[in-house]
Amino acid sequence: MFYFNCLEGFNLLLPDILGRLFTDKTGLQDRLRAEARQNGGPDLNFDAVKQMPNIRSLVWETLRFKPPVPTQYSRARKDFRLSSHDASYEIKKGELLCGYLPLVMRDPVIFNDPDTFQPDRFVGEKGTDLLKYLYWSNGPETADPTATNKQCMGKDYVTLSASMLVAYILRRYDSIKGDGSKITAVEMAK
Ligand code: HEM
Repeated sequence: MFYFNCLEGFNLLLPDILGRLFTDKTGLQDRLRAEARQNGGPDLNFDAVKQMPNIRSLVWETLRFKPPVPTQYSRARKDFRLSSHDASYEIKKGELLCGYLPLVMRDPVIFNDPDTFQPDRFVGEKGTDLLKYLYWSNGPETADPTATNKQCMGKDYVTLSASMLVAYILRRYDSIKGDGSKITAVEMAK
């Protein structure tokens, strides 16, 4: 599972992010390129991309829109009550539970216009507040993995590495055309 999610997770996530970036017709590439070149200083590293809120939001929105690992299973360790906005269930110890992230990540009570891809959804104070509902890693984006919560241990590396790749490409090229599977034209930065 460790190897599968690391490799396959990135295998699914990166083409999705790049596809969004390369096929966008709203000027997203130019906006993010300006951010990548103006923010973060000369060296690209995790601290530098933390100063690029729009690039980070693109990565988070891609994870929300299509979580690379959509289904998770677990057995209840104790009896407990599981509640949603409008229902509540008694869960017994030992019962098998399945979480289906694409449903959770399109919850209209939480996410405005959930079926629309909004690359700047997680920007600003309101956007950052939404991160507590972003569950691509088997737990909220705002929580840390522990020995008992089964949350993805690579979660911060995943979003920061993906942001770094996007920033690197945008610093290097003035224009990129293509889709998630191939690049058809590039213009080097002058
Ligand atoms: C896009 C890439 C990735 C995605 C989408 C992803 C997603 C996930 C998900 C959903 C789980 C929970 C699985 C379950 O309980 O059924 C998980 C667990 C885990 N992930 Fe990731 N992951 C990714 C990359 C990584 C990387 C790069 C690492 C390590 C550097 C990593 C390390 C782990 C470990 C160790 C667990 C098991 C945690 C536990 O059971 O206690 N993952 N990942």
